[in-house]
Amino acid sequence: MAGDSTRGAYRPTRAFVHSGRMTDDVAIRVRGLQKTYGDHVAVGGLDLDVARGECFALLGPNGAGKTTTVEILEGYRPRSAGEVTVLGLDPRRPTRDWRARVGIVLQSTGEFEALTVREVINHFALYYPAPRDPAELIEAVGLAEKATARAGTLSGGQRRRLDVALGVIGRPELLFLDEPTTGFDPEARQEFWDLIRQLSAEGTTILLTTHYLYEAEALANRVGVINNGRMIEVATPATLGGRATAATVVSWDARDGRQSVSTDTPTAQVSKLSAEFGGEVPGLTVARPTLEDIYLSMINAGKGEQ
Ligand SMILES: Nc1ncnc2c1ncn2[C@@H]1O[C@H](COP(=O)(O)OP(=O)(O)OP(=O)(O)O)[C@@H](O)[C@H]1O
Repeated sequence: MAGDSTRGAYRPTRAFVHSGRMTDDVAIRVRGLQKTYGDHVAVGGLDLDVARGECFALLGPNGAGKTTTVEILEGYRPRSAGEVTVLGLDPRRPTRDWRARVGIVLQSTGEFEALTVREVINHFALYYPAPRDPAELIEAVGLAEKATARAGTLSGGQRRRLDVALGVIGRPELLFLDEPTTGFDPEARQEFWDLIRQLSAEGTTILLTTHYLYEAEALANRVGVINNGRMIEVATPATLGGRATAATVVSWDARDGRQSVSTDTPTAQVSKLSAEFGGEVPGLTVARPTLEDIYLSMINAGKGEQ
């Protein structure tokens, strides 16, 4: 992160009226986005469309340009070229009303250490015209037992839950989540996913960046893979990189050791094996490539082209 972004210093401002909302079904539209730092091209002509109500995950290796892109969309980083529209407005010229409609979960706020969880949430609620109920929100993010604990005493995962609560307290139409579950234990992650699914079901548009492929699969309607500042592919998690039609690997324990075949007709293969073994096939597994397998092959193919 860091760089010329100023979003860490962001404070929501008071008194917004939800007037003049766009009614079109596009939440984010990006064409030919470019961002250069001196000679370095961080984002090199990126296109992106996110529909209203969609949960979209941006994937890509370290340094691919995800945070740069997201911060441009949030209005916290200037772009070098390209067209960007977010909730009907160019984020280069954000208005108060627009800011109130956009929720941001920062990688970590690290402020308000001396205030309790309840005090921080109550305080932030004052900035919005129709905030969520603070007590309900504390419950929803799993911080009920920590409501009276000072923010500075929270664990990493608990701190993240507080960050998420602050990002959604104003009932944003569009929520940016930058690596939201880093540091969460598995149970906290599941609870967080439930919260995100609930926000999604309520119609909140979500743009998520994550390095956890299973998180993208669990939450996103579509994923976009960025590499070297370019969008390589946008697809559903099930179809990315030809995943839906990729060969399936059937493996089993033969008399002379473990055997595997890669096949487009796994059912026929299993029937054949079943006939050969006269019923149960020992040690049978049937595996399609995971989203991570597909993602890694896309990124590695990109390395070969450089
Ligand atoms: N302020 C800056 N000055 C110079 N180069 C920068 C600056 N900010 C980012 N970069 C470079 O731009 C590229 C994209 O960085 P960015 O933070 O957008 O990547 P990312 O995909 O979010 O990576 P990560 O997964 O590690 O968070 C990197 O090569 C990074 O070093």
